Amino acid sequence: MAKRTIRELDVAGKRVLVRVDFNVPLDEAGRIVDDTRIRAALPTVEHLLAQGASVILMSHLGRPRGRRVPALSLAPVAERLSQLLGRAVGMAPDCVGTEVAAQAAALQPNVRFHPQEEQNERTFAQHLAELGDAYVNDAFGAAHRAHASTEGVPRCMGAGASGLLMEREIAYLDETLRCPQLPFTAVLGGAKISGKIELIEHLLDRVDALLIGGGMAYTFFKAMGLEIGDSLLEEDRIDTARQLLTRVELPVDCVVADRFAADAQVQVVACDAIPRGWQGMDIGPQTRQRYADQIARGGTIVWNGPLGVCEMVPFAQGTQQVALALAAATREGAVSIIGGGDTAAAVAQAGLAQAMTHISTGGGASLECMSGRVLPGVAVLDDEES
Ligand SMILES: Nc1ncnc2c1ncn2[C@@H]1O[C@H](COP(=O)(O)OP(=O)(O)O)[C@@H](O)[C@H]1O
Ligand SMILES: O=C(OP(=O)(O)O)[C@H](O)COP(=O)(O)O
Repeated sequence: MAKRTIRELDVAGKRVLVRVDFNVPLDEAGRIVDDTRIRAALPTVEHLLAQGASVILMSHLGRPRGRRVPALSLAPVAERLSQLLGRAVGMAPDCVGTEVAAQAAALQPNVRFHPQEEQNERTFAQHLAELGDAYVNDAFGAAHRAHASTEGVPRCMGAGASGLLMEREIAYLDETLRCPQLPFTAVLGGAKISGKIELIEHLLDRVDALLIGGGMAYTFFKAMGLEIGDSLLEEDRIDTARQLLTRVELPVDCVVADRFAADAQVQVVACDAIPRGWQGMDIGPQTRQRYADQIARGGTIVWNGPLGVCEMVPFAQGTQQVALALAAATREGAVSIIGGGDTAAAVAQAGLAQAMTHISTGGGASLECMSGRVLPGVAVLDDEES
């Protein structure tokens, strides 16, 4: 269901309380390593400011467990946001209370410094709600959390609109997957089946092909009765894998290593010939070609999870080639949708981020959305007027 967006709000002269997901990675010195999520919120903030609104932003950063953790202050984020907006961004003294001034653009401290945030405590939500005349949620990455700033506040206010990032994420991860341009292909990798059962089952009813790679492939091979050496195995998922065997496409060859290390000995073997003592680290060249051919058929391609241990250069080729195939298909008119933090990072590292139709800013949220779940932070927003 499409949601009412900030384009339909009259915000001139109003205080707009915006939940953003500024949960960005920081290095040991507290510097921002990747500002993608800050940049992704700019269209919404700029739109509201241009319409004459006072913008109060709220976000979490990390998991401070309800305590004030100085290392998880949003101060570096306020600084980066200020650089990107080209205007001052104030830092409010607290999330709630009379001192929180509605400035032209102000960022509150980490909402998770208050335990009531994650408890979705009603009074806390009410206090947050009092800060704004209108509520906007642009924090897609946190929309799977029913917390005060994502669910409680719009419930208290009885209204909430989606920001422009939220609109785009819902459009691709929900609406496009409901009515995809055909053929519809899913590429699933990553370490484990366990976190992705719901996604696999939801997609299987809809896709023309579901291509499996990554560590999860080896539990499928085990279910086929194959030797998998020391490859990643989820014993408790063998039965599930067995039930899905005939409905998914599995690698035909793989890159194996004699230990889990970038400088390990490496060989390419057929998937039914993994030697004892070796472990599967990437899809092999034949599989890469097959998967690239399927992707080249166009339509809609959704991708979640690296095809191999892509953090290590010798095992990154499967992931890179799938990324290249997706970029080429997108140039030819296919719709490519990418979800998952590691997958998005791999695409960015390959320099292909601009070549995809949509890369989600959410990890857990994108997985849940693509699995057909209604996210609590989305459900509570107003529906688009028809
Ligand atoms: N064959 C494999 N063996 C072990 N780990 C793997 C293998 N293939 C991929 N992985 C790991 O899967 C992880 C990413 O999986 P996942 O968290 O599901 O991705 P995403 O963050 O995109 O959702 C990476 O750390 C990668 O090293
Ligand atoms: O980074 C986030 O999630 P993600 O790592 O699943 O993308 C969101 O900000 C949610 O954070 P949380 O998982 O601590 O609730």
